[in-house]
Amino acid sequence: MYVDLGNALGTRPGLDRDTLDRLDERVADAHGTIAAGREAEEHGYAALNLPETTDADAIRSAVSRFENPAAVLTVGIGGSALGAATVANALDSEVDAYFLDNVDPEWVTRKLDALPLDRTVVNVVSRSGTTAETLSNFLVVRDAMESAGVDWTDRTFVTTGEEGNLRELANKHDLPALDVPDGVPGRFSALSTVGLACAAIQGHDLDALLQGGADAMDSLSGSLYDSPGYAYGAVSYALARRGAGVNAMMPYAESLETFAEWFAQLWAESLGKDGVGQTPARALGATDQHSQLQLYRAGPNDKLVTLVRPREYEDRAIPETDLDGLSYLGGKSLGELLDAEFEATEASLKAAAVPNVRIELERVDERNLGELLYAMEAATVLYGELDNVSTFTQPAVEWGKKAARGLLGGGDFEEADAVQDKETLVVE
Ligand SMILES: O=P(O)(O)OC[C@H]1O[C@H](O)[C@H](O)[C@@H](O)[C@@H]1O
Repeated sequence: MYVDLGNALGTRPGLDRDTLDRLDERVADAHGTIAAGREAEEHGYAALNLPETTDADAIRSAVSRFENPAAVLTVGIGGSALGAATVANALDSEVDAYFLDNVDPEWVTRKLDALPLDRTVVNVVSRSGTTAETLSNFLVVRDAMESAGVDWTDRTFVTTGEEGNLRELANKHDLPALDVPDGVPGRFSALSTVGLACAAIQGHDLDALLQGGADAMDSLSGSLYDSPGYAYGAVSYALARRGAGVNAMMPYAESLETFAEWFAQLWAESLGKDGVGQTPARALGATDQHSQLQLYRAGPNDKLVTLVRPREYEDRAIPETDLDGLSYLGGKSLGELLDAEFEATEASLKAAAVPNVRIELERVDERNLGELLYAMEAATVLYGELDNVSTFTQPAVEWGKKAARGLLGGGDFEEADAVQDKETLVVE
Protein backbone atom coordinates (compact mmCIF):
# COMPACT_ATOMS: atom_id res chain seq x y z
CA MET A 1 0.00 0.00 0.00
CA TYR A 2 1.26 3.45 -0.89
CA VAL A 3 0.27 6.75 0.68
CA ASP A 4 1.33 9.91 -1.14
CA LEU A 5 1.14 12.96 1.12
CA GLY A 6 2.57 15.41 -1.44
CA ASN A 7 -0.73 17.13 -2.20
CA ALA A 8 -1.51 17.58 1.49
CA LEU A 9 1.39 20.01 1.80
CA GLY A 10 1.34 23.65 0.78
CA THR A 11 -2.43 23.73 0.55
CA ARG A 12 -4.89 26.18 2.08
CA PRO A 13 -4.93 24.76 5.63
CA GLY A 14 -1.18 25.37 5.59
CA LEU A 15 0.61 22.14 6.36
CA ASP A 16 4.29 21.93 5.47
CA ARG A 17 7.11 19.45 5.75
CA ASP A 18 8.63 21.13 8.84
CA THR A 19 5.33 20.90 10.67
CA LEU A 20 5.11 17.23 9.78
CA ASP A 21 8.65 16.64 11.01
CA ARG A 22 7.75 18.27 14.33
CA LEU A 23 4.57 16.20 14.51
CA ASP A 24 6.68 13.09 14.00
CA GLU A 25 8.07 13.55 17.52
CA ARG A 26 4.55 13.28 18.88
CA VAL A 27 3.96 10.25 16.65
CA ALA A 28 6.87 8.55 18.42
CA ASP A 29 5.20 9.12 21.82
CA ALA A 30 1.81 8.03 20.54
CA HIS A 31 3.34 4.91 19.06
CA GLY A 32 4.82 4.12 22.48
CA THR A 33 1.37 4.31 24.05
CA ILE A 34 -0.14 2.17 21.28
CA ALA A 35 2.61 -0.44 21.51
CA ALA A 36 2.19 -0.65 25.31
CA GLY A 37 -1.60 -0.98 24.93
CA ARG A 38 -1.16 -3.77 22.40
CA GLU A 39 1.33 -5.56 24.60
CA ALA A 40 -1.08 -5.44 27.56
CA GLU A 41 -4.01 -6.34 25.24
CA GLU A 42 -5.92 -3.33 26.55
CA HIS A 43 -9.43 -2.65 25.28
CA GLY A 44 -9.23 -1.28 21.76
CA TYR A 45 -5.47 -1.57 21.32
CA ALA A 46 -5.96 -5.36 21.25
CA ALA A 47 -7.61 -4.89 17.84
CA LEU A 48 -4.22 -4.04 16.38
CA ASN A 49 -3.06 -7.57 17.31
CA LEU A 50 -5.77 -9.33 15.30
CA PRO A 51 -3.56 -10.38 12.38
CA GLU A 52 -1.70 -12.53 14.93
CA THR A 53 -4.52 -13.54 17.26
CA THR A 54 -7.30 -14.45 14.81
CA ASP A 55 -7.58 -18.21 14.30
CA ALA A 56 -8.48 -18.63 10.60
CA ASP A 57 -8.68 -22.42 10.94
CA ALA A 58 -11.31 -22.13 13.68
CA ILE A 59 -13.41 -19.85 11.49
CA ARG A 60 -13.11 -22.12 8.44
CA SER A 61 -13.94 -25.19 10.48
CA ALA A 62 -16.97 -23.51 12.14
CA VAL A 63 -18.54 -22.71 8.77
CA SER A 64 -17.53 -25.90 6.99
CA ARG A 65 -20.84 -27.59 7.92
CA PHE A 66 -22.64 -25.40 5.38
CA GLU A 67 -22.18 -27.18 2.08
CA ASN A 68 -22.69 -25.41 -1.25
CA PRO A 69 -24.66 -22.40 -0.03
CA ALA A 70 -26.07 -20.12 -2.72
CA ALA A 71 -25.95 -17.09 -0.42
CA VAL A 72 -24.88 -15.81 2.96
CA LEU A 73 -27.08 -13.32 4.75
CA THR A 74 -25.27 -11.35 7.45
CA VAL A 75 -27.62 -9.91 10.06
CA GLY A 76 -25.74 -7.23 12.01
CA ILE A 77 -25.25 -3.47 12.13
CA GLY A 78 -22.35 -1.01 12.28
CA GLY A 79 -19.11 -2.76 13.10
CA SER A 80 -20.87 -6.10 13.02
CA ALA A 81 -21.72 -5.74 9.33
CA LEU A 82 -19.48 -3.19 7.61
CA GLY A 83 -16.17 -5.09 7.75
CA ALA A 84 -17.76 -8.21 6.28
CA ALA A 85 -19.60 -6.10 3.70
CA THR A 86 -16.39 -4.32 2.67
CA VAL A 87 -14.69 -7.63 1.92
CA ALA A 88 -17.79 -9.17 0.32
CA ASN A 89 -18.39 -6.22 -1.98
CA ALA A 90 -14.73 -5.93 -2.95
CA LEU A 91 -14.18 -9.54 -4.02
CA ASP A 92 -15.95 -11.91 -6.41
CA SER A 93 -17.51 -15.10 -5.12
CA GLU A 94 -19.96 -17.71 -6.32
CA VAL A 95 -21.72 -17.37 -2.97
CA ASP A 96 -23.73 -14.15 -2.97
CA ALA A 97 -23.51 -11.97 0.15
CA TYR A 98 -26.46 -10.00 1.49
CA PHE A 99 -26.64 -7.76 4.53
CA LEU A 100 -29.53 -6.85 6.80
CA ASP A 101 -28.11 -3.83 8.61
CA ASN A 102 -31.24 -1.75 8.77
CA VAL A 103 -34.80 -2.26 9.96
CA ASP A 104 -36.62 -0.49 7.17
CA PRO A 105 -39.52 -2.96 6.88
CA GLU A 106 -40.13 -2.66 3.14
CA TRP A 107 -36.45 -3.10 2.35
CA VAL A 108 -36.17 -6.11 4.69
CA THR A 109 -39.19 -7.75 3.06
CA ARG A 110 -37.81 -7.18 -0.43
CA LYS A 111 -34.46 -8.67 0.52
CA LEU A 112 -36.01 -11.74 2.12
CA ASP A 113 -38.33 -12.28 -0.84
CA ALA A 114 -35.33 -12.28 -3.18
CA LEU A 115 -33.32 -14.86 -1.22
CA PRO A 116 -33.31 -18.64 -1.76
CA LEU A 117 -33.84 -19.25 1.99
CA ASP A 118 -33.32 -23.01 1.75
CA ARG A 119 -29.80 -22.43 0.36
CA THR A 120 -28.84 -19.39 2.44
CA VAL A 121 -26.56 -19.35 5.46
CA VAL A 122 -27.73 -16.82 8.05
CA ASN A 123 -24.75 -15.23 9.80
CA VAL A 124 -26.03 -13.34 12.86
CA VAL A 125 -23.40 -11.00 14.32
CA SER A 126 -23.58 -8.84 17.41
CA ARG A 127 -20.76 -8.16 19.80
CA SER A 128 -23.10 -7.19 22.64
CA GLY A 129 -25.76 -9.71 21.63
CA THR A 130 -28.41 -7.16 22.54
CA THR A 131 -28.65 -4.71 19.61
CA ALA A 132 -32.36 -4.22 18.90
CA GLU A 133 -32.05 -3.90 15.11
CA THR A 134 -30.00 -7.08 14.76
CA LEU A 135 -32.10 -9.18 17.11
CA SER A 136 -35.36 -7.96 15.55
CA ASN A 137 -34.14 -8.67 12.04
CA PHE A 138 -33.02 -12.11 13.09
CA LEU A 139 -36.46 -12.89 14.54
CA VAL A 140 -37.98 -11.78 11.23
CA VAL A 141 -35.58 -13.95 9.20
CA ARG A 142 -36.23 -16.93 11.44
CA ASP A 143 -39.96 -16.49 10.99
CA ALA A 144 -39.56 -16.19 7.20
CA MET A 145 -37.58 -19.43 7.16
CA GLU A 146 -40.18 -21.25 9.24
CA SER A 147 -42.91 -20.01 6.90
CA ALA A 148 -40.91 -21.30 3.93
CA GLY A 149 -40.56 -24.72 5.59
CA VAL A 150 -36.80 -24.28 6.15
CA ASP A 151 -35.23 -25.50 9.40
CA TRP A 152 -33.53 -22.25 10.50
CA THR A 153 -31.44 -24.03 13.13
CA ASP A 154 -29.68 -25.89 10.31
CA ARG A 155 -28.83 -22.73 8.44
CA THR A 156 -27.96 -20.24 11.20
CA PHE A 157 -24.56 -19.33 12.48
CA VAL A 158 -23.85 -16.87 15.30
CA THR A 159 -20.89 -14.63 16.17
CA THR A 160 -21.24 -12.89 19.53
CA GLY A 161 -19.77 -12.19 22.96
CA GLU A 162 -19.92 -14.51 25.96
CA GLU A 163 -23.16 -13.05 27.24
CA GLY A 164 -26.28 -11.40 25.87
CA ASN A 165 -29.51 -12.47 24.22
CA LEU A 166 -27.83 -13.79 21.11
CA ARG A 167 -25.52 -16.06 23.10
CA GLU A 168 -28.53 -17.32 25.06
CA LEU A 169 -30.36 -18.04 21.83
CA ALA A 170 -27.36 -19.89 20.38
CA ASN A 171 -27.07 -22.01 23.51
CA LYS A 172 -30.79 -22.75 23.65
CA HIS A 173 -30.93 -23.97 20.03
CA ASP A 174 -27.47 -25.46 19.93
CA LEU A 175 -26.44 -23.18 17.08
CA PRO A 176 -22.84 -23.13 15.89
CA ALA A 177 -21.19 -20.03 17.35
CA LEU A 178 -17.91 -18.15 17.21
CA ASP A 179 -16.72 -15.74 19.90
CA VAL A 180 -16.06 -12.07 19.36
CA PRO A 181 -12.50 -11.55 20.64
CA ASP A 182 -12.02 -9.67 23.91
CA GLY A 183 -10.91 -6.08 23.78
CA VAL A 184 -11.93 -5.51 20.15
CA PRO A 185 -14.58 -2.82 19.55
CA GLY A 186 -16.98 -3.67 16.72
CA ARG A 187 -15.67 -1.07 14.29
CA PHE A 188 -12.14 -2.51 14.67
CA SER A 189 -13.22 -6.13 14.24
CA ALA A 190 -13.07 -6.63 10.45
CA LEU A 191 -10.05 -8.94 10.76
CA SER A 192 -11.64 -11.10 13.46
CA THR A 193 -14.42 -13.70 13.57
CA VAL A 194 -16.83 -10.76 13.14
CA GLY A 195 -15.63 -9.80 9.66
CA LEU A 196 -14.18 -13.08 8.50
CA ALA A 197 -16.97 -15.65 8.97
CA CYS A 198 -18.84 -14.23 5.98
CA ALA A 199 -15.60 -14.20 3.97
CA ALA A 200 -15.00 -17.85 4.87
CA ILE A 201 -18.51 -18.84 3.75
CA GLN A 202 -17.83 -17.03 0.46
CA GLY A 203 -14.60 -19.02 0.03
CA HIS A 204 -12.21 -16.07 0.33
CA ASP A 205 -8.61 -16.53 1.43
CA LEU A 206 -8.59 -15.65 5.16
CA ASP A 207 -4.86 -16.26 5.46
CA ALA A 208 -4.16 -13.66 2.79
CA LEU A 209 -6.49 -11.14 4.48
CA LEU A 210 -4.65 -11.65 7.76
CA GLN A 211 -1.26 -11.57 6.03
CA GLY A 212 -2.10 -8.16 4.57
CA GLY A 213 -3.05 -6.97 8.04
CA ALA A 214 0.19 -8.41 9.44
CA ASP A 215 2.24 -6.57 6.82
CA ALA A 216 0.62 -3.27 7.82
CA MET A 217 1.12 -4.17 11.48
CA ASP A 218 4.83 -4.83 10.92
CA SER A 219 5.25 -1.36 9.43
CA LEU A 220 4.17 0.41 12.65
CA SER A 221 7.10 2.25 14.18
CA GLY A 222 7.83 5.49 15.99
CA SER A 223 7.80 7.50 12.76
CA LEU A 224 4.98 8.42 10.43
CA TYR A 225 7.41 8.12 7.52
CA ASP A 226 7.73 4.34 8.04
CA SER A 227 4.08 3.40 8.07
CA PRO A 228 1.37 4.24 5.51
CA GLY A 229 -1.31 3.93 8.21
CA TYR A 230 0.40 6.26 10.65
CA ALA A 231 1.27 8.66 7.82
CA TYR A 232 -2.39 8.92 6.88
CA GLY A 233 -3.55 9.29 10.50
CA ALA A 234 -0.97 11.96 11.34
CA VAL A 235 -1.64 14.07 8.24
CA SER A 236 -5.42 13.82 8.67
CA TYR A 237 -5.08 14.94 12.28
CA ALA A 238 -2.78 17.85 11.38
CA LEU A 239 -5.13 19.01 8.63
CA ALA A 240 -8.19 18.70 10.88
CA ARG A 241 -6.44 20.87 13.47
CA ARG A 242 -5.91 23.47 10.73
CA GLY A 243 -9.53 23.52 9.71
CA ALA A 244 -10.07 20.49 7.46
CA GLY A 245 -13.08 19.30 9.44
CA VAL A 246 -14.32 17.07 6.62
CA ASN A 247 -12.60 14.02 5.14
CA ALA A 248 -14.06 12.96 1.82
CA MET A 249 -13.15 9.33 1.22
CA MET A 250 -13.27 8.79 -2.53
CA PRO A 251 -12.27 5.39 -3.89
CA TYR A 252 -11.92 5.09 -7.67
CA ALA A 253 -13.21 1.52 -7.78
CA GLU A 254 -16.79 0.32 -7.43
CA SER A 255 -15.42 -2.66 -5.49
CA LEU A 256 -14.22 -0.25 -2.76
CA GLU A 257 -17.43 1.73 -2.36
CA THR A 258 -18.36 -0.12 0.85
CA PHE A 259 -14.84 0.49 2.15
CA ALA A 260 -15.76 4.20 2.32
CA GLU A 261 -18.81 3.26 4.41
CA TRP A 262 -16.72 1.13 6.75
CA PHE A 263 -14.18 3.97 7.04
CA ALA A 264 -16.95 6.44 7.87
CA GLN A 265 -18.01 4.48 10.95
CA LEU A 266 -14.43 3.90 12.06
CA TRP A 267 -13.45 7.56 11.71
CA ALA A 268 -16.66 9.16 13.00
CA GLU A 269 -17.38 6.91 15.97
CA SER A 270 -13.76 6.75 17.10
CA LEU A 271 -12.69 10.36 16.70
CA GLY A 272 -15.85 12.43 17.14
CA LYS A 273 -15.50 13.29 20.84
CA ASP A 274 -15.23 16.33 23.11
CA GLY A 275 -15.92 18.82 20.34
CA VAL A 276 -13.24 17.51 17.98
CA GLY A 277 -13.16 15.04 15.09
CA GLN A 278 -13.25 15.02 11.31
CA THR A 279 -16.53 14.37 9.52
CA PRO A 280 -16.19 11.55 7.00
CA ALA A 281 -17.96 12.07 3.69
CA ARG A 282 -18.49 9.18 1.29
CA ALA A 283 -17.82 9.65 -2.39
CA LEU A 284 -17.07 7.45 -5.38
CA GLY A 285 -14.82 8.22 -8.34
CA ALA A 286 -15.44 8.89 -11.13
CA THR A 287 -19.20 9.16 -10.47
CA ASP A 288 -18.96 11.90 -7.84
CA GLN A 289 -16.64 14.00 -9.96
CA HIS A 290 -19.89 14.92 -11.64
CA SER A 291 -21.59 15.97 -8.41
CA GLN A 292 -19.69 16.51 -5.15
CA LEU A 293 -16.37 17.60 -6.66
CA GLN A 294 -17.70 21.09 -7.32
CA LEU A 295 -18.11 21.56 -3.55
CA TYR A 296 -14.82 19.90 -2.67
CA ARG A 297 -12.86 22.20 -4.97
CA ALA A 298 -14.75 25.46 -4.65
CA GLY A 299 -16.78 25.22 -1.43
CA PRO A 300 -15.67 26.04 2.12
CA ASN A 301 -11.99 25.57 2.86
CA ASP A 302 -12.64 22.74 5.32
CA LYS A 303 -11.82 19.51 3.49
CA LEU A 304 -9.28 16.79 3.03
CA VAL A 305 -10.03 14.58 0.02
CA THR A 306 -8.70 11.03 0.18
CA LEU A 307 -8.36 9.41 -3.25
CA VAL A 308 -7.99 5.62 -3.28
CA ARG A 309 -7.32 3.36 -6.25
CA PRO A 310 -5.88 -0.02 -7.19
CA ARG A 311 -2.83 0.06 -9.49
CA GLU A 312 -3.80 -3.13 -11.30
CA TYR A 313 -7.23 -4.26 -12.44
CA GLU A 314 -8.89 -6.21 -15.22
CA ASP A 315 -9.31 -3.65 -17.97
CA ARG A 316 -11.78 -3.32 -20.81
CA ALA A 317 -11.18 -1.64 -24.16
CA ILE A 318 -13.28 1.25 -25.40
CA PRO A 319 -14.36 0.31 -28.93
CA GLU A 320 -13.16 2.46 -31.85
CA THR A 321 -15.71 4.83 -33.33
CA ASP A 322 -15.92 6.85 -36.52
CA LEU A 323 -17.23 9.91 -34.66
CA ASP A 324 -14.53 12.59 -34.91
CA GLY A 325 -15.36 14.14 -31.56
CA LEU A 326 -14.77 10.82 -29.80
CA SER A 327 -11.66 9.76 -31.70
CA TYR A 328 -9.45 10.54 -28.67
CA LEU A 329 -11.12 7.63 -26.86
CA GLY A 330 -10.47 5.11 -29.63
CA GLY A 331 -7.84 2.55 -28.69
CA LYS A 332 -8.04 3.59 -25.03
CA SER A 333 -9.58 1.55 -22.21
CA LEU A 334 -12.09 2.24 -19.46
CA GLY A 335 -9.22 1.85 -16.99
CA GLU A 336 -7.15 4.49 -18.75
CA LEU A 337 -10.13 6.81 -18.67
CA LEU A 338 -10.69 6.18 -14.96
CA ASP A 339 -6.99 6.72 -14.21
CA ALA A 340 -6.98 9.96 -16.19
CA GLU A 341 -10.04 11.11 -14.22
CA PHE A 342 -8.31 10.23 -10.94
CA GLU A 343 -5.19 12.19 -11.82
CA ALA A 344 -7.21 15.11 -13.19
CA THR A 345 -9.20 15.31 -9.94
CA GLU A 346 -6.04 15.20 -7.88
CA ALA A 347 -4.48 17.99 -9.93
CA SER A 348 -7.65 20.03 -9.92
CA LEU A 349 -7.84 19.90 -6.13
CA LYS A 350 -4.17 20.76 -5.79
CA ALA A 351 -4.58 23.70 -8.18
CA ALA A 352 -7.30 25.03 -5.88
CA ALA A 353 -5.05 24.37 -2.82
CA VAL A 354 -7.45 21.73 -1.45
CA PRO A 355 -5.40 19.13 0.46
CA ASN A 356 -5.66 15.61 -0.87
CA VAL A 357 -3.94 12.32 -0.15
CA ARG A 358 -3.46 9.49 -2.62
CA ILE A 359 -3.74 5.91 -1.37
CA GLU A 360 -2.90 3.14 -3.81
CA LEU A 361 -3.24 -0.62 -3.45
CA GLU A 362 -1.44 -3.00 -5.74
CA ARG A 363 -4.80 -4.55 -6.66
CA VAL A 364 -8.09 -5.34 -4.93
CA ASP A 365 -7.49 -8.80 -3.48
CA GLU A 366 -7.49 -10.36 -0.03
CA ARG A 367 -3.93 -9.40 0.90
CA ASN A 368 -4.23 -5.79 -0.17
CA LEU A 369 -7.64 -5.41 1.46
CA GLY A 370 -6.31 -6.78 4.75
CA GLU A 371 -3.47 -4.27 4.57
CA LEU A 372 -5.81 -1.38 3.78
CA LEU A 373 -8.24 -2.20 6.60
CA TYR A 374 -5.48 -2.58 9.16
CA ALA A 375 -3.68 0.58 8.01
CA MET A 376 -6.87 2.63 8.38
CA GLU A 377 -7.44 1.22 11.86
CA ALA A 378 -3.87 2.14 12.81
CA ALA A 379 -4.44 5.60 11.33
CA THR A 380 -7.54 5.99 13.49
CA VAL A 381 -5.83 4.88 16.69
CA LEU A 382 -2.87 7.19 16.06
CA TYR A 383 -5.16 10.14 15.28
CA GLY A 384 -7.06 9.44 18.53
CA GLU A 385 -3.79 9.50 20.51
CA LEU A 386 -2.65 12.75 18.88
CA ASP A 387 -6.02 14.39 19.52
CA ASN A 388 -6.23 12.94 23.03
CA VAL A 389 -9.70 11.40 22.67
CA SER A 390 -11.03 8.09 23.95
CA THR A 391 -10.94 6.36 20.57
CA PHE A 392 -12.64 3.16 21.68
CA THR A 393 -15.85 4.49 23.26
CA GLN A 394 -19.09 5.76 21.69
CA PRO A 395 -21.24 7.34 24.43
CA ALA A 396 -23.17 9.52 22.00
CA VAL A 397 -24.35 6.48 20.05
CA GLU A 398 -25.36 4.74 23.25
CA TRP A 399 -27.54 7.70 24.25
CA GLY A 400 -29.74 7.14 21.18
CA LYS A 401 -29.84 3.37 21.70
CA LYS A 402 -31.16 3.84 25.25
CA ALA A 403 -33.72 6.41 24.17
CA ALA A 404 -35.10 4.10 21.45
CA ARG A 405 -35.20 1.16 23.83
CA GLY A 406 -37.00 3.22 26.46
CA LEU A 407 -39.60 4.30 23.90
CA LEU A 408 -40.35 0.66 23.10
CA GLY A 409 -40.83 -0.15 26.80
CA GLY A 410 -37.51 -1.98 27.06
CA GLY A 411 -36.43 -0.25 30.28
CA ASP A 412 -36.58 2.92 32.29
CA PHE A 413 -34.12 5.25 30.53
CA GLU A 414 -34.09 8.99 31.19
CA GLU A 415 -32.97 9.44 27.56
CA ALA A 416 -36.46 8.34 26.51
CA ASP A 417 -38.01 11.15 28.58
CA ALA A 418 -36.00 13.65 26.55
CA VAL A 419 -37.72 12.34 23.41
CA GLN A 420 -41.11 13.11 24.94
CA ASP A 421 -39.93 16.69 25.63
CA LYS A 422 -39.62 17.41 21.92
CA GLU A 423 -40.91 20.79 20.81
CA THR A 424 -42.69 20.93 17.48
CA LEU A 425 -42.89 23.65 14.86
CA VAL A 426 -44.85 22.09 12.04
CA VAL A 427 -45.34 23.67 8.66
CA GLU A 428 -47.79 21.92 6.32
O1 LIG B 1 -22.14 -5.67 17.53
P1 LIG B 1 -23.23 -4.98 18.26
O2 LIG B 1 -23.07 -5.08 19.75
O3 LIG B 1 -24.58 -5.46 17.81
O4 LIG B 1 -23.13 -3.46 17.94
C1 LIG B 1 -23.37 -2.92 16.67
C2 LIG B 1 -23.06 -1.44 16.69
O5 LIG B 1 -23.82 -0.88 17.75
C3 LIG B 1 -23.60 0.47 18.12
O6 LIG B 1 -24.20 1.31 17.20
C4 LIG B 1 -22.17 0.80 18.30
O7 LIG B 1 -21.99 2.16 18.48
C5 LIG B 1 -21.35 0.32 17.10
O8 LIG B 1 -19.99 0.56 17.34
C6 LIG B 1 -21.58 -1.15 16.91
O9 LIG B 1 -20.79 -1.57 15.84
